[in-house]
Amino acid sequence: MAGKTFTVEEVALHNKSGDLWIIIDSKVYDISRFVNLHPGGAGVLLTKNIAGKDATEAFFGLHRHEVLLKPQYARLQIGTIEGQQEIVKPLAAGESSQVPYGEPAWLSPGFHSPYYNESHRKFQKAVRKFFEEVVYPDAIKHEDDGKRISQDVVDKLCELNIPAMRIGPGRHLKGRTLMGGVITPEEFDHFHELIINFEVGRLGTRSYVDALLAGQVIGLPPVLNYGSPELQAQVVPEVLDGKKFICLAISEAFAGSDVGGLQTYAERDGDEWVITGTKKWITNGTFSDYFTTACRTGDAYTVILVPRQDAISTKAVKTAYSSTAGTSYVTFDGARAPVANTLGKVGRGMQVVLSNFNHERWMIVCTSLAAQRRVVEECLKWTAQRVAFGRPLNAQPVVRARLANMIARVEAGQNWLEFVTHQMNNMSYDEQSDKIAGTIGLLKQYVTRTGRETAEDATLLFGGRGITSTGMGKLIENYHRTSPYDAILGGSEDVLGDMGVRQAIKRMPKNSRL
Ligand code: HEM
Repeated sequence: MAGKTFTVEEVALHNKSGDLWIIIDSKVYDISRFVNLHPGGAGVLLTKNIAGKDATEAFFGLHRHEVLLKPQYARLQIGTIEGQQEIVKPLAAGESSQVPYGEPAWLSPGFHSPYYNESHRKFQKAVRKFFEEVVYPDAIKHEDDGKRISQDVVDKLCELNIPAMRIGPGRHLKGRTLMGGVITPEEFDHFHELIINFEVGRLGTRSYVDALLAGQVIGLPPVLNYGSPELQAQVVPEVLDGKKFICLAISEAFAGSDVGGLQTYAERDGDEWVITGTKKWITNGTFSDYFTTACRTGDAYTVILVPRQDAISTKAVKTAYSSTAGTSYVTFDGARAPVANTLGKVGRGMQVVLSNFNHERWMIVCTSLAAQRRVVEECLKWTAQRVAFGRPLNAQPVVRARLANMIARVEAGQNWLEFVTHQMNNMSYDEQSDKIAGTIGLLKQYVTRTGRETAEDATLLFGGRGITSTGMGKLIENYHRTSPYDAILGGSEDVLGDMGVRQAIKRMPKNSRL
């Protein structure tokens, strides 16, 4: 039927209840029976400027294009208008957006970058395609129903070794086939990792961004960097292959960014640690099998890998985002772990905790910035297609001024992030800790603060739709509600900004004067 063609005049004859057609973007829809099921009501479809008419502008002012692609609505199409071509086309899986600033500049045709080469381009296409086809449907589903990431998605992620790549370059990639062989472990660098993080952030489902094994991204590195070879041989493969889940258990009701205030205690009992205390806001905790746990041991701190057992309970913490992230309150009630599960030296836990933070913060900057860019793209589209006071929203200087600020912020963040990523590619881990820990703190502060400004701007541009979790403004609503997470997780904004400045003060040359 969709192959049939009609004239505008023919469509115009079907303009009443029981016999109702409309045109949207050159396609003819028979909505005679749908009219009474229409979520926006029947009346709006029977008005004289819609019934039997070209309703393209009215439609795109009120719906996302994806509505027409849903099978239950796509089948309402009965043909096309003779001599007309469709204008609005969805991107094919893996394709980049053509909206200016909708993608980082390196993905825009004709732009150059010193940081990315052909292997990054190939890799990005493959990762985007996979995320759109496999991950996105799961993200939409579980952001809504609050259930954990589907095991079959975990299995597919692991088949491509995406969880392993999210830990960064290193020996854990040795012998693994990355993204079905699109690149080799030797080629893999922090820009490849950034690309994955960007696809994660672009999902626009903030809770699922964390459900997507964020606990592993921060909980496994201490095992890889500080665990004994035997412990690594046991734990790393089962985690990277999606058989077991791990989380990082540091923050407590007693201590968040102030890690020194922890009150979870570990005491020796022969060859075992006995752990007592509580942890709060532990991402993925509800479904984790291992807890990389910061404990107080005497006057110092020690990090211990504690396996799930009856003496551990995990309770979901209700926060502003959905429970798919598995945010939990964890109780250790005399839980036991072999002394061989100690990560790093006894009493040197602070070093383990701190060494983890740079990578975690950098990862949050990537996902946060990708979400922010997605919001900019949504706003550019929305303000072009939404007509108010007889003109598109973007005809108003006040709207353009908001867009200007949004674009400038995301571009500034992107350029700074790429510069930092380039340093990570060229510095040893110790050098990074020495030279760019403060910079990463400042960058995170900048990106999360500008993210909240952008959330505010976007909400004002979308109006009521910016506070509605379905339909046109769903991404804006999600971002506006959840952008504070980026400002808090991995060290809160103010603490990180302060750390960056303190490190700069420490490096001030003794002989510098005005
Ligand atoms: C094939 C044609 C159409 C389909 C399949 C359709 C479908 C939908 C759906 C699924 C919604 C729920 C919100 C969303 O998911 O975006 C909706 C809402 C709505 N629709 Fe339609 N619609 C169609 C045509 C139209 C047209 C031509 C108008 C023109 C007046 C219209 C006016 C509305 C209104 C006013 C709402 C409520 C929007 C809101 O709450 O923000 N619809 N429609």
